[in-house]
Amino acid sequence: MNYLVIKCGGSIFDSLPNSFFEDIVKLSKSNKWNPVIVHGGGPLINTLLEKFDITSDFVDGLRVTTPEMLDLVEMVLSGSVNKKVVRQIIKAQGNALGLSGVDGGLFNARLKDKRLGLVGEIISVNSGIIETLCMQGYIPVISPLAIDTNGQHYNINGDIAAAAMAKSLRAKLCLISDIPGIIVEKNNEKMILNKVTKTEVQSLLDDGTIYGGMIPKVTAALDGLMHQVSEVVILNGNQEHCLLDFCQGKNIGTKLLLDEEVHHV
Ligand SMILES: Nc1ncnc2c1ncn2[C@@H]1O[C@H](COP(=O)(O)OP(=O)(O)O)[C@@H](O)[C@H]1O
Ligand SMILES: CC(=O)N[C@@H](CCC(=O)OP(=O)(O)O)C(=O)O
Repeated sequence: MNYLVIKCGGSIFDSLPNSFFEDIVKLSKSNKWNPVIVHGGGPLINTLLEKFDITSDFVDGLRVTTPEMLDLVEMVLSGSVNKKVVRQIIKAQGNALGLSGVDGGLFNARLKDKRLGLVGEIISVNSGIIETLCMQGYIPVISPLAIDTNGQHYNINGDIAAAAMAKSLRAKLCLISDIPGIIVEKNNEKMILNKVTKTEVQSLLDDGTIYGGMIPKVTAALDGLMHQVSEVVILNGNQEHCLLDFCQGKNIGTKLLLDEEVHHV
């Protein structure tokens, strides 16, 4: 059995076709794959914060999180979004079980950087819980919160949480977003990179081609590849059957590679 960690970005969540969730259920019933979902919810957090007249800043794609914000972040991610994903899977005849990275100490974290407020850095993943759930036929649906041994909770970017889970399960990782992959401009034309290496990513970060929410995506993806994640791809969730295509080895989206892997593909 292979673990497949699927990160569903908040950017795409409301427009995902029903077939997306049906395909996740198909994979879980295939006896070949154990899908594990980690979701985001950035746009919905923004909407709730606006209702409370709270503005938030982002540093390299990470939300600077005050204690008052963290409660709202948790409400959105572990409440609304998590249960919405669980409902979609159940509607597609799957056995979904929602939990937060806080539950069972799933994501153990410490403060990442004081300047980011209550943003966590994951230091360990209690993935035995997830293995048990998968063995019992559940599709785990995880919201990206974390906790430390003092009971302090933290906000975690969804891509970073998904990569940490993929590392712990030695899984493949699909980052599902609202773009068909990494977009670059060549001769005044936009094109999607079919594959991209660590060195190429660094220069795209340096020249600003990769910005905002794409920054944690690529950095988490590369970190995963350096720590037992066998494959990472960025896919557009609106592309019908993107997950099945990926699992069948089709060349879609943007595949991230370590520099030394280039000669093998
Ligand atoms: N080079 C790039 N190619 C594609 N998207 C990029 C790039 N650089 C930045 N982005 C932005 O990253 C966004 C995806 O990140 P994010 O909004 O956090 O999505 P999600 O909620 O799916 O995690 C895209 O919608 C796009 O605006
Ligand atoms: C620390 C941090 O930035 N946390 C994110 C968590 C949600 C998230 O990552 O949502 P997307 O995957 O939709 O971007 C936030 O507060 O927006």
